[in-house]
Amino acid sequence: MRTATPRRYLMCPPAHFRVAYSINPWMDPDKPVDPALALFQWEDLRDRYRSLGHTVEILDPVAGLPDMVFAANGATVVDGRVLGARFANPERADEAPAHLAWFRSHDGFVEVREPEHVNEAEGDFAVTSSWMLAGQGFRSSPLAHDEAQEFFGRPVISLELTDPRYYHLDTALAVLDDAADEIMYYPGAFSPGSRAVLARLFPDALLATAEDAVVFGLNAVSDGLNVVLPREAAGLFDPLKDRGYVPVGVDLAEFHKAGGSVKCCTMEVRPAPPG
Ligand SMILES: CN(C)C(=N)NCCC[C@H](N)C(=O)O
Repeated sequence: MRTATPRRYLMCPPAHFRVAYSINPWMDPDKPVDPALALFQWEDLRDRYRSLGHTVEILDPVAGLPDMVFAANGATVVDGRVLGARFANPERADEAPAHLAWFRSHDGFVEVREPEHVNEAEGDFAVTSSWMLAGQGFRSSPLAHDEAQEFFGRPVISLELTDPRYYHLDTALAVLDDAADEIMYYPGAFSPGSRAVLARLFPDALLATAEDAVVFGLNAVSDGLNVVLPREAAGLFDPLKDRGYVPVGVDLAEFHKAGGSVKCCTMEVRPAPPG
């Protein structure tokens, strides 16, 4: 029997969202975003979370930072400990201080740390109860994996991404049940060694097809029961239901033009353990 756990999410409205530059293969500045449609899709995602009983807090968008809507890249929060981001590309660098300022102006965090090494936060860090899974190859530095292990005191499993379309871990892997260490992933995005590591640690993982990966099906957010994912990833719906999850399809097509989807728009703020 699956159960949902209420979550705390941080999201950033797409007030300044557009494809102004190209830092991943999905981005083509000649294919413009429809701002009104993007806002409609983003508000629908926010409202879905709220209707599922989750808390959504809002980070103020900053003019000149068109990718800031992808809030999951701004910090990693585990056990109330906040590790900020350091972006690989200069176009996104100024998002990092905006996130740190938000955490420093809110109570309840054990420590808020500016990182030494390049890490794009939940873009490359996925959290289960036993592990932090960490992507490298395109954005986050392997040195950031050591930094995260030291900061969070959790074992970090380093995974190598090899396909530029899946430049962040969360475009190729999603945590379905963090408490039970259940994940889904697309094996084709990983090096042979990393595929072997995933198969060893997660022998029962749901494996996605190339068709579902390429429509951002792995860029999903789960509360342990409800799995919010792009509606185009239709091939994942039945396998998720067979495992007792409730797939919740949403339309974030405007954000796909920038190489992001559900998870990218959603940072999870994981609280300090009680006591
Ligand atoms: C999982 N997350 C957070 C993401 N994959 N984020 C999308 C970032 C998109 C942006 N244009 C970029 O290339 O950085």
